[in-house]
Amino acid sequence: MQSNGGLKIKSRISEVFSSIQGEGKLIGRRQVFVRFTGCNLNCNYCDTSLSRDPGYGEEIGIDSLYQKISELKTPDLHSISFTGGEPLLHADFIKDFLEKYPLTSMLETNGSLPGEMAKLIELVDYVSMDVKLPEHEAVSNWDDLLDQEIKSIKLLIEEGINSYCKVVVQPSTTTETVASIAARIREEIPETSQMPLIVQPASPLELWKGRTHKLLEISEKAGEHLDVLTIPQVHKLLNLR
Ligand SMILES: C[S@@+](CC[C@H](N)C(=O)[O-])C[C@H]1O[C@@H](n2cnc3c(N)ncnc32)[C@H](O)[C@@H]1O
Ligand SMILES: Nc1nc2[nH]cc(C(=O)O)c2c(=O)[nH]1
Ligand code: SF4
Ligand SMILES: [Mg+2]
Repeated sequence: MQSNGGLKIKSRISEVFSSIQGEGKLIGRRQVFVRFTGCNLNCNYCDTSLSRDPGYGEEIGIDSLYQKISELKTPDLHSISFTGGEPLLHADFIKDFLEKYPLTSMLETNGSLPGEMAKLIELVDYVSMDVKLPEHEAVSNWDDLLDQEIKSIKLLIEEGINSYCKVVVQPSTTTETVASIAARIREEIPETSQMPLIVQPASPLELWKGRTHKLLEISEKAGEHLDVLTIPQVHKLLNLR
């Protein structure tokens, strides 16, 4: 039974491609990426501006998406990564897809829509949840965005989803801002719970020439609260898509 009363819904998808996961804790895993169109945030560092245009890409149904994924299957395939743009804007489509095609999957999300994430919580296997900083100018009301992200983090922990947070930092990032967000996450989640924090240097990495000491500083301060890993976007170093 499809989640929308059986209507065959379609979603606008900007690209479906095979690559090696270049970010976060699944780095190195072969994935088929499904990049949805449209985003509800406007991060000033976003390297995927095309996909944020709501008209970009093509409208396809779950069966043709499965066909596209099948054509990209390789012996080393680990999972499907639903990304974007913002994939949670397409939660009903992803739910229908995974109910019909229960593939191992990962959600790469900005965590701003906990209600939409709840629709997928029984279906996805991994979640990478971005935490945005005020300096990213992603939204006008950053406090509310952080509240929504915290709700999403709590949901992930309650449901025992294999997940982590990710924060993009720039040489100009204030270390204290990252540390205070790490402290907020720590105090909001149950004492016994872990929620790793991936510190991801903004690309292009040339930005960091002579300034990588900042990454050590951020790691130390955020490390006072959460389990921190500092990892750049490896696919860009390897010139992979
Ligand atoms: C393009 S976003 C799409 C998924 C979701 N909207 C999000 O923000 O997580 C995928 C990932 O790319 C990261 N990203 C985008 N532009 C980046 C940049 N210039 N440098 C480093 N990471 C970047 C985002 O932080 C996010 O973790
Ligand atoms: N190789 C590769 N790894 C990625 N990890 C997250 C990506 C994204 O744009 O969501 C991405 C991407 O675009 N390419
Ligand atoms: S939420 Fe993700 S896709 Fe949207 S602008 Fe920010 S980084 Fe880009
Ligand atoms: Mg990308």
